[in-house]
Amino acid sequence: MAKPKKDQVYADPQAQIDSFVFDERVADVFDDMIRRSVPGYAMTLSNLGIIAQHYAKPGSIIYDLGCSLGAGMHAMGSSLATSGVTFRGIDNSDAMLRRCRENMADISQKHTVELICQDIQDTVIENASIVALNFTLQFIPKEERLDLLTRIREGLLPGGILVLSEKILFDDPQIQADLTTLHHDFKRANGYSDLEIAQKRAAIENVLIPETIGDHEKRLAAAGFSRDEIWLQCFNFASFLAFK
Ligand SMILES: Nc1ncnc2c1ncn2[C@@H]1O[C@H](C[S@+](CC[C@H]([NH3+])C(=O)[O-])CC(=O)[O-])[C@@H](O)[C@H]1O
Ligand SMILES: O=C(O)C(=O)Cc1ccccc1
Repeated sequence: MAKPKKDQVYADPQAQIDSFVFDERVADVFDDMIRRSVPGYAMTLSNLGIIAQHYAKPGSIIYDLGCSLGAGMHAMGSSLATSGVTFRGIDNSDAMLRRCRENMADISQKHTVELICQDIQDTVIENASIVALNFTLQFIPKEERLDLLTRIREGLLPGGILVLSEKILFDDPQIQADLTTLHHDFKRANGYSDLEIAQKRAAIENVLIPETIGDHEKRLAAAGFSRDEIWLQCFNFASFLAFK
């Protein structure tokens, strides 16, 4: 990966705060932004490699829906010694995908890598052993989430899995308040100022729509997944494994 640049997108006190978008400015610093903003992100990535080793099937496709800079595919591709799988990364931000192509150059020597700029709601899911949907369902309108998960379940091979990582909400208002505070403490410990934290919070409001663990589990069952379990949680971020 190219050397990550420091995220200062929300550091300007004079800036007008518009709704968050995955534009050139965000794509340029995204690796730094997500690592300093999402508790457990590095651990999600490193364990994706372990998960890929277990569930990848020769001749199948591994999808990364909302692949951004390709960090998830890169972690999986580096962990898979043998070729024979195709990585298909989807993102609707051209700024992200151009950088993703560069980041995946080494993995492309070993595996087939296809990168497609499209809305993941239009992606045909087929012959899939693994679908990664990491921190991206939260940007899809709530009423369209079930349809996407259903199509993912249908496109998975028998024994296939979905890795779903999301920011989460809590039913209990006190727990919600406390874990939000801890998330902001995490950001502060990673060098973000109170201004940056407040401006980012305003920008993602109504753009990133989190739900509770219960909401996710109900929807995964409604989409036809036979079982699911949280395999990683850190403050208000969790990752589910859902089995076809
Ligand atoms: N409808 C959509 N269709 C396609 N792409 C979309 C859509 N909506 C948003 N995106 C894309 O989904 C990605 C979400 S980031 C994923 C991190 C990555 N998975 C990682 O593990 O590093 C998470 C975050 O920023 O919190 C961005 O690249 C968007 O362009
Ligand atoms: O920064 C936050 O508060 C988040 O919820 C995570 C995030 C990470 C990267 C882009 C948008 C949101």
